[in-house]
Amino acid sequence: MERHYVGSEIGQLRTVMLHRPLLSLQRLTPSNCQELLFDDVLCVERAVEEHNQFAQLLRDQNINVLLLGELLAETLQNTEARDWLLSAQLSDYRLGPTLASPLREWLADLPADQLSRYLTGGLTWQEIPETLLKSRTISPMQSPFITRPLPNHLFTRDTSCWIYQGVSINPMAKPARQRETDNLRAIYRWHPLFQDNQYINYYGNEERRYDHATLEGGDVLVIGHGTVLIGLSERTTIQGVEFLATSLFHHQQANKVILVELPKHRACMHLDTVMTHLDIDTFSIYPEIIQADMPCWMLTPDGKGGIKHHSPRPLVALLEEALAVTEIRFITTGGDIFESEREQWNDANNVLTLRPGVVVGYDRNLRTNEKYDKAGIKILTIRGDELGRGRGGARCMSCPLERDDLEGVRS
Ligand SMILES: NC(=O)NCCC[C@H](N)C(=O)O
Repeated sequence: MERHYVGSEIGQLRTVMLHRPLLSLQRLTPSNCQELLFDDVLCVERAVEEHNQFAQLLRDQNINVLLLGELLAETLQNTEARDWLLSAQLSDYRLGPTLASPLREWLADLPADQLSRYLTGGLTWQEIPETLLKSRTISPMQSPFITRPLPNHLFTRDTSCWIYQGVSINPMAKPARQRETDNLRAIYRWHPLFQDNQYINYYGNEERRYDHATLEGGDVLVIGHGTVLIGLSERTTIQGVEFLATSLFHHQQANKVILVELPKHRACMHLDTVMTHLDIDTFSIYPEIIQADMPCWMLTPDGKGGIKHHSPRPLVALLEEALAVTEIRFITTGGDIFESEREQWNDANNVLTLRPGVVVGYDRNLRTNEKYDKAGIKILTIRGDELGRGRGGARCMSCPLERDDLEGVRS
């Protein structure tokens, strides 16, 4: 039986969820890409090739790769899941009852893989039968889309994140990503892979307005030994973190949450764009944003079902204590100030660790990759000239479902 458990950032990676994008990227244009959180349009064929190369590299390392689109199609075989998801994504309130109801009926009859494509890639007015439009006198065609594409499903890291024995299905901060959460809720509720499993759902699976209590997986680093490192970023708020921390403590899955305050801007939208864990005592950091002595907060259980906020202490001290190591090594982004700013923007810090000291990253980040190499970190490179335009690297594009803890990992 599959065991979904993520015990660390650096233990052997065993199962990971990726999303191979196609339709959503075909629909990215200069007029909509910024709103959809991409900095440019992509050469789709090359982006798909790059993604295939990434997935193949992981498979070659004996890592089990699950694809979100396939999981969603399998989930949609279940009528209850299909009805729930169609109501969530195409509600009467979104489209008006006259159109919404016949549209949902038409979609419900489609083959599951086609429906999965529309629910991730978006649905246009041109794709639906004309008879459906006749039911309504005025058609709301200001945009080509009935539902907009979700190109950021590519970054599976963010929408749901596994922390020890459970998962948080994240309420996303930006409107362009909020419908992703419904797709993930359906997968975790109805896909057979998650049915027989005992796993905890920490946060985000309720049908409510989460308001400011947003949280994204790129801000969550499961550094091990019951500690979670979380970035307070453009996307993850203290409100969201308080809910997650309370749940982690309640389920006895963590006993410490360390908080890193980040500037609220796009270049460092999540903690993992400026900091990742490479080996037991080694992190990559972008020094413009992360410094060893920066004061960080800590949350622990208060013994009464709530959380206790501690006074700030230097990041390095908190990490050394949490990881039980005498000295943390920080590998800073490579090159001069111009090169390092460019390489950070192109996700040099955002690498995916496969096992202690072995990471995957984009080949274009020459200066930083050289530094990893010199520091004894093995970097397996992939091309990412197209994928990187979405502003995410190998860590962002992967959601680990099964990874070893720090047991047996030595400094
Ligand atoms: N963990 C990450 O940093 N994910 C990258 C997300 C990029 C995406 N275009 C976004 O703006 O949400």
